[in-house]
Amino acid sequence: MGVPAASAPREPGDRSVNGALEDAVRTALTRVIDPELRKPVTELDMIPSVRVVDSAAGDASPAARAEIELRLTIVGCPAADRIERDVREAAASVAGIEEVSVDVGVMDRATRDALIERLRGGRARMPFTRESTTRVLAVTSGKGGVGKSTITANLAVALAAQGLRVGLVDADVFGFSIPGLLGIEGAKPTRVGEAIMPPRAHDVAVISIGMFVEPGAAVSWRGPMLHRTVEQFLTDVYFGDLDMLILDMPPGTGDVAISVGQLLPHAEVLVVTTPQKAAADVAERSAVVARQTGQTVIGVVENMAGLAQPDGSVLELFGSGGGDETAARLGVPLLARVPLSVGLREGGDAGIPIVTDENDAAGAAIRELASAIARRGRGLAGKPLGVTPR
Ligand SMILES: Nc1ncnc2c1ncn2[C@@H]1O[C@H](COP(=O)(O)OP(=O)(O)OP(=O)(O)O)[C@@H](O)[C@H]1O
Repeated sequence: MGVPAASAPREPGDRSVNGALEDAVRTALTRVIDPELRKPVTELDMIPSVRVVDSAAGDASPAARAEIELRLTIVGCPAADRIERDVREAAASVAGIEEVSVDVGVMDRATRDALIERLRGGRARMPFTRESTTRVLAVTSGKGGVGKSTITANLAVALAAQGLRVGLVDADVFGFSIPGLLGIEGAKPTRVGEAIMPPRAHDVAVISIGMFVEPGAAVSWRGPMLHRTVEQFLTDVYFGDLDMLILDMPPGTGDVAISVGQLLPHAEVLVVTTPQKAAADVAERSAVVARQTGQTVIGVVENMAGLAQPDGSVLELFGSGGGDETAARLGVPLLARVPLSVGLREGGDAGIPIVTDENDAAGAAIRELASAIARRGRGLAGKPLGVTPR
């Protein structure tokens, strides 16, 4: 459809020109993406009306003003300013539109509920089923402090940097550290009706128990409560369409590991361990629990491996061989050896994942790990084989 040039003479009240401009504005608005729902505002029932009117009636060549109704999903939507600005800019970019006015309001409850229902696609409540196309990767370790959360956060960012749509669940309920590692400590999810919108960091959608408890508070829940929380993270958090959902598991073989095993028996599991051979025992145990629930252990990451010294020697602070030992016991490949790195630790403390730094050896190792995992594809993990037993 042709759009009149800005300079074309217009008759006051010329509906055909204004109608064409309205269509052009609507088309321009399809480029405005809601940062939380990750879809165009035009597909989210957020633009109930677009009108183009003559702003100066009676003038020989009146200016065209776009009057746009914008309905946000909730009161106090954190992305409100950004969405309004993007709507204004998109409308103003249409040739022939000289003024833009945006009437900002909030959609009514029925519209919002219908929207959430539609976004969920009428799917079963739990979207990450065996049949979904999202790969689920649980990162586990035998004991605490081996760098599991650091590896998980960096891995998620590396996969997102490779173009994958990534969600990250911090299921390490007692030692949640993912928000800090990704620089979003204090970020709160937004509630839209019954759905919870996860904050985003470094292009990863993140949910953590740390976002629901008061700063400094400890989580001292027992099994059923933990199970409900993990279940709620998987059902009520709106991640949108994901290529990969990554879970930072608590270390060891506790209640959460069992819950995740029950809820996501088709998940792939990555085991993080250190170079200490003595740690192979506990690392192996965490994988055994995963296997008991049907999950597939895809490999081992050895973290805190040798640190290259300026003189060319390698400082093996935690010994060597632990990764190979664990991988051999589990009969899976050692997918990465991530060296000790001051940058990795500093990046974690500062909330800036080192994985985006081209010069850090640990970052490079995690980028390669991400590529290996992405290349692996979903494989047959959890997919129905379509074989009918005779
Ligand atoms: N390769 C590494 N080089 C240097 N420091 C590291 C490395 N990996 C992790 N660290 C540091 O080790 C500490 C423990 O890491 P992290 O919190 O990721 O461990 P974790 O296994 O997730 O622990 P937990 O499960 O108990 O929460 C952090 O201070 C982190 O910065």
